[in-house]
This record gives sequence, structure tokens and C-alpha cells, in this order.
Amino acid sequence: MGEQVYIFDTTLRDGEQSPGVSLNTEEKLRIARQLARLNVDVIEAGFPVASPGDFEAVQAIAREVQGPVICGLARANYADIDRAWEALKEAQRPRIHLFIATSDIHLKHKLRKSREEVLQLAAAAIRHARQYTSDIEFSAEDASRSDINYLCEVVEAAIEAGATVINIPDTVGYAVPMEFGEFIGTIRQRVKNIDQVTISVHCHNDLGLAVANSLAAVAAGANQVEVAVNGLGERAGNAALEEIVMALYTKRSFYRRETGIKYDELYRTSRMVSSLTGMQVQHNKAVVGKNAFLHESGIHQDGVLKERTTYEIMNPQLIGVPQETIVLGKHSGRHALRERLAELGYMMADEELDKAFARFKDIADRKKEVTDLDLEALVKNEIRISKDLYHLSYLHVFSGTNIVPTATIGLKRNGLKYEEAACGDGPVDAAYKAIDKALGGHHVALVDYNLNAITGGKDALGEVMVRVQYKDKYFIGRGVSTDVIEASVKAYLNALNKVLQEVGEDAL
Ligand SMILES: CC(=O)SCCNC(=O)CCNC(=O)[C@H](O)C(C)(C)COP(=O)(O)OP(=O)(O)OC[C@H]1O[C@@H](n2cnc3c(N)ncnc32)[C@H](O)[C@@H]1OP(=O)(O)O
Ligand SMILES: CC(C)C(=O)C(=O)O
Ligand SMILES: [Mg+2]
Repeated sequence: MGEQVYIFDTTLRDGEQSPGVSLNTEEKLRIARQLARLNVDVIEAGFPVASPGDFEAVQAIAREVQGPVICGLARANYADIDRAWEALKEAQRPRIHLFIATSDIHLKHKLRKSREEVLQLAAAAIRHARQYTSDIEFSAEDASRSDINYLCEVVEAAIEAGATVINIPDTVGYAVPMEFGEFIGTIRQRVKNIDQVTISVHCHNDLGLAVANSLAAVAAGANQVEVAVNGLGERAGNAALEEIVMALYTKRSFYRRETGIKYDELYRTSRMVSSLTGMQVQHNKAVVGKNAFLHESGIHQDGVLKERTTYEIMNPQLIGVPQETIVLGKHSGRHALRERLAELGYMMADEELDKAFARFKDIADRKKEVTDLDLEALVKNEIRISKDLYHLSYLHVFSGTNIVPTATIGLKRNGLKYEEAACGDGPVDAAYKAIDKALGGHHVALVDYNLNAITGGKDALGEVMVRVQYKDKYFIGRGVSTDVIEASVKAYLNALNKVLQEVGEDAL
């Protein structure tokens, strides 16, 4: 096989810039450990100067996660670089990632600086960062909309100042594949010493072309691709890790490049990131979507039954899509449950497993067969890192046609009982109002409510996901039950508990 393409994962930095996504340190650590198992080459762990929380997460990952390079983002100024280094310095393989925009539109309106000033700022920042580490990545933000002559000048100056990785981002997803491939080719031809550094690309998906543009760049000689699991990222997201990796693998006779990725970790990484960020994977998503390996029509089914490759270009087993060999039901035990959960990407401590097992038995009593999707819904709350302060003791709801929906709720906190009743526009609204009253009011706003039936059938589990907002932070709450009102109440309470755990009683 050919030369390696390095996989630079930015799920924890650009991915976390997805509107509505907010991960705490423990959640970021879990994702980083899984990215290391997946064997990515670089983990961009965050933007340390952005907030104390970001700093803490980058530092925790730098201290603990071995294997991949751990990278932190910084603007082209000394304060950002010093802060990034402070967070990264204990990493086995630290990288400082510096960026500054090079397009005239950004220079004029955002940075309000001349081309010469930006070039000097970039070079000075790189020299400053070089005193800390020899692994420096430089990104020319909005490169694809920059004047190519000026861009080449900046890149050359960056290499001269000591950058070892040059990243050419398509920051606003404006490029198209053939054009972007040629753009990379031109930079390779024109810039002195470009062959001494790694050429990286970072493509956004505003026109749905992030993966196609990244692949065109690889074909033109780029050797690092910046990606995010499930294509998370600012606005329409970044190039999806799993799609890039499987395109390079499936079309290896064309690209002749390899990655170090452990393919069989792809599916569970996708599930884990979806669970922890609350960003659901669309059913028809390439590689990891629920429908990616399902065949609906007769002619396709006939083909697949005769020979799988008639309609499947990838083997789902290679990607780690679980094959259900053991049917889990009310007679199953802890071993089978642990095994199945591990296959799905949920490595559970004994205490977590005990809780999941109790919930599993409860559901198994009500359902004939507990499917993978049911299991995931069950354990998602166990793997969220939060200790609930308020617990649901009971819930009564009166609802129907021509009556005012009313809910009575009982909560417990540290052995104390909180009981309230309220009316609402519907049973869920009434229950939420009763919770708000029981907590004595709070400053948290409900911004999103989603109800999903986990599997088909009358006995399907209902999964409710809510997103709440406290100041500029978002929190996700989940609840699962065969009763959708109960699932809704659990989800709301779960989100409020997380707010209280992270910001304390000020939220009330
Ligand atoms: C393309 C990308 O994805 S870049 C990464 C984007 N990610 C984020 O912005 C998330 C985290 N950001 C934050 O928390 C905040 O924006 C902070 C803490 C970094 C900065 O906050 P503030 O100091 O309040 O500045 P604010 O964000 O309002 O404005 C950005 C400032 O940085 C400047 N700036 C932007 N990019 C760069 C750069 N690469 N190098 C140097 N300066 C820069 C802007 O010109 C502006 O400066 P000004 O205040 O002199 O006008
Ligand atoms: C910081 C840079 C690499 C970025 O995210 C972008 O340009 O999209
Ligand atoms: Mg980006």
C-alpha cells in the first residue's frame, strides 16, 4: 500500500462547536479514550484559552491519553499560545495548532489588518510556539477564499518560522472537489520546502462536499485530513471521519493511501459520540446510519441473499456493526448483557452494569425481546457522567379530551420530599410545570424536545431527549420508558440535574 494519510480528529474542538453541543471534561475524556482505541493519529482536544472548562479538558486528555498526538488550538497571539502550552505540556506527544485567516474578506472585516501584518503575526506566533514544542501546525483560515499568491507567501513564511504541519482549510465549505484538488496541487508546486512538512486539509460541509473535497485533496497530495466523528462541527459540520476512512479503504486501488484506523471501532465510536453529544445520526447517513446496511426491496434482498457484495460495497462487520447472535430477553444474565454492551461500545464499570441490569430486567419484563437499540437507549443515561440530585418518586397525570391536563409530581433529594401539582397545555407541559414548581423555580430554559420510538411495535420503548439552556451552556437530558410521559419527565429531570451538578444552586 501507499503512503499514510494521517487522521486528525477534531470532534472535541470543531465538533464541539456544533450548535447545541456541550461536553464536560469527563465526557471528553471518554471520547478521547475511544479515539485512541480507534487509533487516530491526532486528537484536537480543544481550544484552551476559550474557557476554564476547555483548558481543564485539554489538560486532562494530555495527561491521560497515550498514543495519538494531543493538539490544542490557539489564535496567533502569545496569550493563546502560552495557555495552550500550559494545557498540553504533560502530553506524551503535544502539538500546538495556530491559526490566522488569510482571505481578504477576513483581513478587512474581521481582523482589520493588512496582509503584511497578518504574515508577520503568523510568523511571530509560530516562532513563539516553537520554544515550547517542535510539533507546530499552522492553519491559514479561509484558505480556499484567499488569493493564492498571498496564501503561498504566508505558507512559505510559516514553514520558515518553524511550522511542521500546514493546514489548508475550506473554512466556509466554499470549495468544490476539482478546484480544491488543483488548489492543493498549486500550493505543492509553488511553496518552497513544502515537501518538508505535512500538508493537511480541513473541509466544512456547507455544500455537502466536505468529504469529496478532502478526498480530492488527498488525491492531489495532502497527507493529513481533519475530520470529526459523524461529521460534527461548526454549522453544517466537518468531513465525517468514518466516511473518509471507509472511502480510502474501499477505493484503496484508486487512492493507494492507507490510514492506521482500526475499522472495527468505527461503529462504536459513532454511537458513543452520538450518545454523549446528543446529536443523533440520521438513518440514511453513510457508513454508520441505521439504514446503511439494510435492504428493503425484493430485488436487492434477493441479490444480497445470493451474494452480499451484489449490493454491499463494505462489510458491516469490518466497521464493527454488531451482529446479533444472542437474543437478550427476560431470562438473560449479566454476562450476556455486559458482552452485548461492550460490542455496542459501552464498557461499563460493575456499578454501572448493575444499574443497567436492573433497568434491563424491568424492560425485559414488559417486552419480548430487548434489541440493541433498546439497550443503547437504556444505558445512555448510565454512561452520562452525572449524579442525580433530584429523583422521581411518583408521577400522576390526568389528561384526555375536554379536560385540563394536570400532573402531580413527587421528587426526592437527600431524603427530603418535594411534591407539587400543575396544569398545562398537555400532560408533558403539566408535568414539566409541576417539576419547575417543586424545584422552587429556576433559570433554565427548555430549548428542544424530541421523542423517538426506539423499535417498532406496541411495546416500543419511547426515548425522550431534551436540551436545556442555562446562560450560554446547553445540557442534554434523556429518559426512556414504555410510557412516553414518564420518559419525558425523566429526560427533563436528568437535564436539570446536570445543570445543578455543573453550575450549582445558582441555576435555581
Ligand atoms: C474557524 C474556527 O473554527 S476558529 C475557532 C473558533 N472557535 C471559537 O471561537 C470557540 C471559542 N471562542 C471563544 O471562547 C472566544 O471567541 C475567545 C475566548 C477565543 C475570544 O473571546 P473574546 O476575547 O471575547 O473575542 P471575540 O471572540 O469576541 O473576538 C475575537 C477576537 O480575536 C481576533 N482573532 C480572531 N482570530 C484570530 C486569530 N487567528 N489570531 C489572532 N486574532 C484573532 C478577532 O479579530 C477579535 O479581535 P478584536 O477583539 O481585536 O476585534
Ligand atoms: C481553526 C481552523 C482550522 C478551522 O476550524 C477552520 O478553518 O474551519
Ligand atoms: Mg473548522
